[in-house]
Amino acid sequence: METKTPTPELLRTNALVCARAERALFAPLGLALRAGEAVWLRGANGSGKTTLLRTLAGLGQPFAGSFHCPRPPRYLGHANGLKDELTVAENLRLAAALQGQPCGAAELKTALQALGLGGLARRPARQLSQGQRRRTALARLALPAPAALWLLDEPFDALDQEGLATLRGLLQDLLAAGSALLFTSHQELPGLATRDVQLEAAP
Ligand SMILES: Nc1ncnc2c1ncn2[C@@H]1O[C@H](COP(=O)(O)OP(=O)(O)OP(=O)(O)O)[C@@H](O)[C@H]1O
Repeated sequence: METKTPTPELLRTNALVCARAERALFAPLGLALRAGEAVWLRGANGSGKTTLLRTLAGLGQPFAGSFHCPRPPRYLGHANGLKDELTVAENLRLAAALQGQPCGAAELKTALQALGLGGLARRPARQLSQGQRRRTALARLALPAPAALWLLDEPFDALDQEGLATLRGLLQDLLAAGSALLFTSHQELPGLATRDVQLEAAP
């Protein structure tokens, strides 16, 4: 009889609570995410979605409870995290190096082209429009890297219809290759199958 290998779990939270200024932001959260899954993290404004993603990325400590990621997650924050003095290509090389996955010229070209940035490779980030900055940040999704949990804060912001279609393709490729996504968004991305998880107010 054929035995199916279980899909690896990339995140498990156990009664996890995050806080700001010693105030619990949401009720204890139990969440498990497996490879190939996309979870849309929902909650009212100020409910702690960004704080949760940052905590899972290692940029803050849980207030209560715990979580486990068997592989280091990757975080793409709302603020893009670009270095203004570096060019688009340099920003991507830096991101790849920080992910422990230096990329060669061919991989860099692929990532740039995937986001329509081929003509902007040598432009300093400070000279980019908001949409171009977002696409440069999102090009990290197209860099070579092992499958992992991606933590994405408002990834669909500042993108036109073409950008959204490109991003949908990239995300679908990542899921097919065994990554998982936990993202916040104010809008749905049609064509991306997601499971919703709601942050409930702290008791
Ligand atoms: N640096 C900070 N210091 C203190 N409090 C903060 C800080 N950043 C955010 N907060 C507060 O923490 C709470 C949660 O903020 P967070 O950004 O995590 O929520 P969110 O669900 O992502 O909100 P939104 O949907 O509006 O982006 C809010 O009440 C916010 O005012």
